[in-house]
Amino acid sequence: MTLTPDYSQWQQRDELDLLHIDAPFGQALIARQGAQLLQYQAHGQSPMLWLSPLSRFQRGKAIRGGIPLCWPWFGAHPNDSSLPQHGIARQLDWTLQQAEVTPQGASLHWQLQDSDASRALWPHPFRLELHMQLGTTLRLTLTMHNLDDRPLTTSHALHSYFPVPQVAQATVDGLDGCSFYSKPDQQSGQQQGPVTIDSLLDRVYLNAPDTLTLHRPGLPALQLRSAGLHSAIVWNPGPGAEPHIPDVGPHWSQMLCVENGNALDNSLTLPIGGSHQLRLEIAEQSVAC
Ligand SMILES: O=P(O)(O)OC[C@H]1O[C@@H](O)[C@H](O)[C@@H](O)[C@@H]1O
Repeated sequence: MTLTPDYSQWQQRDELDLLHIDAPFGQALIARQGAQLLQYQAHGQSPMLWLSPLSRFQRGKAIRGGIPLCWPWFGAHPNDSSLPQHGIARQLDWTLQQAEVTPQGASLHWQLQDSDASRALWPHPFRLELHMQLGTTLRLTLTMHNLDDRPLTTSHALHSYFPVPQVAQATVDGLDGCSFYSKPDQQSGQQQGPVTIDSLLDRVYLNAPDTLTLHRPGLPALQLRSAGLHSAIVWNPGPGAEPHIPDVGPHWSQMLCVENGNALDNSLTLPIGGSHQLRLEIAEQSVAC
């Protein structure tokens, strides 16, 4: 494993281990818990991800920002509400298997395998491999393996938080015509034109295209290109976040989640011994993916 001390170092923040990368190509902050990329800024670009200034760094508790990985279920567990929202992968420690950080970029291979901690919540053998490539663009590749002796049905998402100067002025392009399920009013609908956000918005779009664009006046647009991910989730908690989501609080208008996943009817079933690979690449629009 090549972790050049010149460019990277582990730090402790409250209860969690964070890997801080500071190299000529850019800066990043990654939590071992969840293999969660928390911050990323390529040289000469603006910060790509939003990390809440009110986020807590507690063992077993989700960190509010960056790109948490929701797996093996997205949202509430389908039939046991005592299980953690968005699955178990974001609250467990991953292993950094291999890492290379050079002046031009970083390549980090993380792995999560079932353990006593995972089986206490979800009694199934599995392996997840997450490859992070940091450079001018950001690329995440996740491979999930079903090691169980029965098929595994999973919903999941790369739950990206993006900074926006004013969420009311942000728009998401690419979902025109897609059908969606709106969680707050439990209604289905069909998107007309770009997605705009004027209050609480929490929608799962089905059969979403591979390319989405987040426009945010005052900051460069971001292009999200994905493979193997067929749902898009757009979430902003609106002003009601203040009492209910204390680690977002008054900052709700400065962030927007545009998540790529496989949820609801896009959930997928891995056969015994089966695998699925998915990829997400995020770039400022002036930079080719
Ligand atoms: O607070 P959490 O568990 O990180 O979830 C945040 C949000 O995540 C979104 O993906 C969901 O669609 C929302 O319903 C949810 O509120």
